Amino acid sequence: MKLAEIFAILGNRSGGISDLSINGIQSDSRKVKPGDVFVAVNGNVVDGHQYIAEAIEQGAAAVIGQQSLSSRLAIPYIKVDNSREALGKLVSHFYHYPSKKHIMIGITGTNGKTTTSYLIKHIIEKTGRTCGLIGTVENVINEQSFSPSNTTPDAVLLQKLLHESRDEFIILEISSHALNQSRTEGLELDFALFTNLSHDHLDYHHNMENYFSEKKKIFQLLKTTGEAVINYDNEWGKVLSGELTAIPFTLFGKDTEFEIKDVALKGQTSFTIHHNGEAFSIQLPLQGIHNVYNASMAFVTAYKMGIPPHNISAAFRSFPGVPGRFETFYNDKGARFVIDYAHTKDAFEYCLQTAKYQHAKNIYHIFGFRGGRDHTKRKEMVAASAKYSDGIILTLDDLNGEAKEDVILELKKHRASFPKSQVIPDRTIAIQTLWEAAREGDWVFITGKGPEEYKDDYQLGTSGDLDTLKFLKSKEAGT
Ligand SMILES: CC(=O)N[C@H]1[C@@H](OP(=O)(O)OP(=O)(O)OC[C@H]2O[C@@H](n3ccc(=O)[nH]c3=O)[C@H](O)[C@@H]2O)O[C@H](CO)[C@@H](O)[C@@H]1O[C@H](C)C(=O)N[C@@H](C)C(=O)N[C@H](CCC(=O)O)C(=O)O
Ligand SMILES: Nc1ncnc2c1ncn2[C@@H]1O[C@H](COP(=O)(O)OP(=O)(O)OP(=O)(O)O)[C@@H](O)[C@H]1O
Repeated sequence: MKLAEIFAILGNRSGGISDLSINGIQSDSRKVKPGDVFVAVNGNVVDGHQYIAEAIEQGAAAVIGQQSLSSRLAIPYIKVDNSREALGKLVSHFYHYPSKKHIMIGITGTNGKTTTSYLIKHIIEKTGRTCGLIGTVENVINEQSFSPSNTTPDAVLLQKLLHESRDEFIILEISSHALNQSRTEGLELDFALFTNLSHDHLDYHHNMENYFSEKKKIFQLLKTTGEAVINYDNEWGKVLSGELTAIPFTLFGKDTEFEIKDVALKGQTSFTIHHNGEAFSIQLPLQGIHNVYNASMAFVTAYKMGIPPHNISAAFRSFPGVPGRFETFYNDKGARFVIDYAHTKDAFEYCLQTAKYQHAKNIYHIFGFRGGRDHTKRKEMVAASAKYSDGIILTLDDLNGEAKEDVILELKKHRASFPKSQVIPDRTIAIQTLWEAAREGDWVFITGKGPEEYKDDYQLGTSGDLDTLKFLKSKEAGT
């Protein structure tokens, strides 16, 4: 790529050495290689403009930023209004707009993105076609899986993955942070899915209206032929359906063209979707009403793609589940241990209710609070758990910079509001305690992480293992 193309894309007429060749685009000075353009971004932690000198030392051919510099650089400097937007535009151009070559499904919402993504991927693959996945648990490109560092990667990695992918479809989880930080700039979607919105991430967005506004940006990414699918049973989904005027969308839920009926949650989950006078019956190897919504979203999206309903229903039956989402283990007395990624009030309610529907004898719940994140949701998480649980053990979660002693103190304060609770900071000991105590008919929920490892080793200190899933697998196997 020539520098002239960058000038053109950014609408900049600086001219000069515009026939200079560009090898790549980076927003992290540490990754700059000779001939790259370095895009300086005003970050949440540091200001990327501080690293311009380092980028030049590494061989940057040009720099893009949004600040006026006090001294002239030895290489071209292009000033833009918004570096993050410029970054996405340039990288997607650099990789020849890779989202155009795939059928792109973007999914946003507070909960259910990962589960719905796996469901859609499974349905598509059952038709014999290929589907990449970019999300919280893993990125899967050309059937190769690797660990992500964010739910939605930054623009540089995102466009690179899309470029490298030979998958016909790509399903991409899109977080509100990504939309706010223009990580999705330059991306084009065929389907934009909205699962739900509930209290989360207010440390970042401050209030629900801002959070909703960011989520809505997903619809600006739709191709001209693109369409949206919205969960109308969620209050924010209803608001959304009243606001979207310029794009085609399909609703599912009560009083819509895809109605969910006959929901049975005891034993095998089943329900029917009524559409155009037909009823499609679905058996789902997943538990909980939340998964009825996730499966309905997957059904409607697959239907809109033209996949025949009987193929969709058949695909559900062979769905293997999602790592760390309602994953179940049993102790030697027959008590059920469920590992789940729930970390919001809503998710707690959906999970714990499921045990009630299944006539759990006792429901026990082990959880903590993710440090450095939304504190305002903590009280309602405890209240939601207390509503359904016969016993709660509050433990530490990732500290993310919070002082361990402060968190323990806070856990003890919450403990006081629910007499049947205790604080055991070490998560291994908490799990171990219930592994020994729980009897047949009891359900024990361990929430906060799925296969994602805990960051601080004291949480699973006695096992030295940061992965709750592995820990439970070894307990179940008796090793
Ligand atoms: C608060 C937040 O969202 N931060 C994200 C953001 O970082 P940032 O742009 O603010 O970066 P920064 O660290 O301030 O640095 C600014 C710039 O300086 C550059 N830099 C920095 C150091 C250096 O030596 N040289 C250099 O050039 C950086 O590369 C960056 O371009 O952009 C980065 C790249 O996209 C993200 O990795 C990073 O995610 C952090 C790690 C994070 O924890 N984010 C969470 C809150 C998040 O995004 N979560 C959502 C999922 C939420 C959910 O639904 O559950 C997600 O999508 O992952
Ligand atoms: N449709 C839903 N509505 C409410 N809660 C849900 C829904 N689907 C899943 N959950 C709960 O939320 C947890 C996270 O689900 P999932 O990983 O599918 O969502 P996510 O949107 O990808 O989450 P995150 O953004 O935090 O990565 C699940 O483990 C479950 O407890």
